[in-house]
Amino acid sequence: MVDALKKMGKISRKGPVVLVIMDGVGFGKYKEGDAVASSRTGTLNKLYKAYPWTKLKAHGTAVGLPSDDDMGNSEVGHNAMGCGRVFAQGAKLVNASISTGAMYEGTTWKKLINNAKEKQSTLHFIGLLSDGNVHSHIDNLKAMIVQAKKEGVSKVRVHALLDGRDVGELSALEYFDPFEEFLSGLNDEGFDAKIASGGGRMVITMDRYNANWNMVKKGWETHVLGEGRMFDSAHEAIVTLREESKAIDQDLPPFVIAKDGKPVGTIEDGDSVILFNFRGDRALEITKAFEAEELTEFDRKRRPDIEYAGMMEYDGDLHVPAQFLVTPPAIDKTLAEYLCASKVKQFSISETQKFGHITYFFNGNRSGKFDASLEEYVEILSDIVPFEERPWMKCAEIADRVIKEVENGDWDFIKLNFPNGDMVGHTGNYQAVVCSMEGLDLQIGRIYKAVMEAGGVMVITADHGNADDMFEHAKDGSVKYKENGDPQAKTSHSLNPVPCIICDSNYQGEYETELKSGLGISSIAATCMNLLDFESPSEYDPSIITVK
Ligand SMILES: O=C(O)[C@H](O)COP(=O)(O)O
Ligand SMILES: [Mn+2]
Ligand SMILES: [Mn+2]
Repeated sequence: MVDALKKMGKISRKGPVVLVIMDGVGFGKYKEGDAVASSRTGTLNKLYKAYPWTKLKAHGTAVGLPSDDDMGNSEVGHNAMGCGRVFAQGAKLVNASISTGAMYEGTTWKKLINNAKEKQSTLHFIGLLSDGNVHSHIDNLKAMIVQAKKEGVSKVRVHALLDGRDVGELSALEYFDPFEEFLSGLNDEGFDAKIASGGGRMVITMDRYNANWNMVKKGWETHVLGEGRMFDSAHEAIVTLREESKAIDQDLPPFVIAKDGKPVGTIEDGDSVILFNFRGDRALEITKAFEAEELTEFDRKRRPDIEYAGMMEYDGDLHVPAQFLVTPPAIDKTLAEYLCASKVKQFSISETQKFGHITYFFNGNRSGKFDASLEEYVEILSDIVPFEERPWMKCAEIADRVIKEVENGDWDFIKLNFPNGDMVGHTGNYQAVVCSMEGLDLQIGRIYKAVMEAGGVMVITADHGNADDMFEHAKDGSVKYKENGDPQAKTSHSLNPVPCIICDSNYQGEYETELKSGLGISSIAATCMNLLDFESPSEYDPSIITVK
């Protein structure tokens, strides 16, 4: 348990500090494709003129990723904002564990490998097949397969999800084709590795925050039971299903690879299974499907008796999964924990799609509260729809509730995540993103009014960019076009910086109006502490404000 924070005795506000996280809203680098800049955001424009603001780094090493070529993402972004400093993140830790060989010395790896060897059974890998480095990296998978062969495993089956969300929207074959070749190169009379099933990551297996368990059910049927449309190869499945459905990769229907009408890789008693995604939000449900004795969410029909391991521990509170390959970053001393120790009353809210971001990710990948008597978490249920069809999502409902809470005056610190910029940004639909940004801006205006009336402070920021970069650009900065002349949509996050605006209802000159520059989003935590009149702990990254 951390100590209570020290009071500064310098900043006193009647109302709460309200932290607004606009998920996926950054400052575009290119004019073309910047759906944030090209939206009518009357509120934000007004706030930029009236209040101090700065740009914060939200990608690469500033959020604990291996290099500055890595875009930011919600996990590392919320970890940084909620924990006040930067930890080496999953992408970096897994990479290191594999390249030093530490993973293969661990008990979990040895147990799964020995299980497959002793029982002459199959080693399965399930996960996202791309180099997005948000949930997984294909190089990790390849390295593990090579090692498994070296250690004497004879049969490997890969259940590969198409990405198209952290990488190009139609890039799957750039990963699948060379990967199939890679497997063929390894295969010999003693070793047999194949892709056994697959599908789009937004259709099967990778649901999060209990938004749509039907996705997990479909994933189970595809990977475990081998039920579904059958194809001779992943290449054939992808080409055919694309042609028929016109879907982009993340939405491609599921497929099962079969030979002579029989699936090549169902998951059976005695097998070993590794979920090779390192990020937790979209790994928890499929993990539960494998691990739970009783499952109420869907009928598994058959639950194989297997050795199951995740790439990482996905929930540090609940210790899920039971077995994992790499220990996650030891994120401690979070903002919420410090605020609880200091008796600060805190309210957190988002809709389902980002509910865990503002709670679980923000608290360093822990699902529980630090002090239930001081904290309330509210989830507004997300619609189960393609978000380009409802780009406003639940931003009005979130704002309604926040305004009510601000007016009631029960909380010292309120934090919320608006998913619009990100969830709609991932669809690649430019018009929908503009609509999402304009809807969001209206709601920020409503919250702003309530916070000013209550005499509070509103801090507006984001976890990484997305909506600010909606077109693919060539290295020389020019927009890439499709054959039909439309710009090529970019569905993934951007490498761009994000805003931090401090709207203070009652500024009395207690801090410099010029905000510090060159900082990253990890500085949000210390900033919120200062605005709540606390000194920030020495281990935290510096506050954006300089208190006089
Ligand atoms: O899981 C996802 O939707 C994407 O891979 C990353 O988006 P997020 O980091 O904003 O959740
Ligand atoms: Mn995000
Ligand atoms: Mn995203």
